[in-house]
Amino acid sequence: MNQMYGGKAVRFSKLLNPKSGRSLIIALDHGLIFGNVEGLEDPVKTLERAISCGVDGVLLSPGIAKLTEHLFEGKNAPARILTIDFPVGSTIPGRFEKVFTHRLIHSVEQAVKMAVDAVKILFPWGLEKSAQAEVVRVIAETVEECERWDMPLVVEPVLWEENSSERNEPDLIESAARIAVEIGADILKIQFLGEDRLSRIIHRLHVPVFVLGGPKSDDLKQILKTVQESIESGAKGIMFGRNVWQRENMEEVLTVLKSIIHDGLKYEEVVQSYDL
Ligand SMILES: O=C[C@H](O)COP(=O)(O)O
Repeated sequence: MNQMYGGKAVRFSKLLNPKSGRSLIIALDHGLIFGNVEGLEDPVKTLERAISCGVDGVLLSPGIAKLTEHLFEGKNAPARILTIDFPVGSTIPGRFEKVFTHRLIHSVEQAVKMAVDAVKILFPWGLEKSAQAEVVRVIAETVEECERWDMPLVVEPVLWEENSSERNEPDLIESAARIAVEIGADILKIQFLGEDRLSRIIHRLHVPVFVLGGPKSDDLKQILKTVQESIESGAKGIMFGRNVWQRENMEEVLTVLKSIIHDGLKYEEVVQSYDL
């Protein structure tokens, strides 16, 4: 299930673990939107820790990618996905929660020069007419640029409007995922929407799907169950941030995630082995 070919296919292959064909990707781009974030106060240090644990890929902002290029030399380095947009209006909780639109902050051409393996943009869905038109224009132009440069495009459908509770409406996320693929997304990054729905999305839309983590949960076992169910539903992997680096035992959590994603272990077995 991968319609990419040529340079896109080569780049996309770097995101996947060569043995399992799946992927553990760590998202470290939160500082771009939120500034200082608990657990990610020093993004370079956290990135180094993640790399030393053998993650398959990382999601970075342009500035941190530039600062850390030296960490990605050599054949054993993880892949990089570059976040190239900024959601305007969502930065300070309680003040600017309505996402009016988003802006590109980095070109696809420049991403090629940085030798990253994919670029990622948000797809804010459910906006008022002019904001939605602007978002669709930005995504469509990015699709075209990614075709021009053979760069895989990851699109993340989100429901970030005035009422943040809408963020978890599975029907709307499923529709937005469909629309993202119709516009030209090569890869989707979406919330876990339950096994049945996720499996349906993956099999109907024919693009690789990665599941995001969301805010840190106190229930690690539930998170691990979600990861197992995502993989069993056909997801290529996960792109997790806070549920990894906001935990004191980040290294142990990464080892456990690798067992579930790459070795197909059940979360109950892993939990017993690691006493989590
Ligand atoms: O880019 C950030 C993604 O949403 C993944 O991070 P998260 O697991 O903290 O939600």
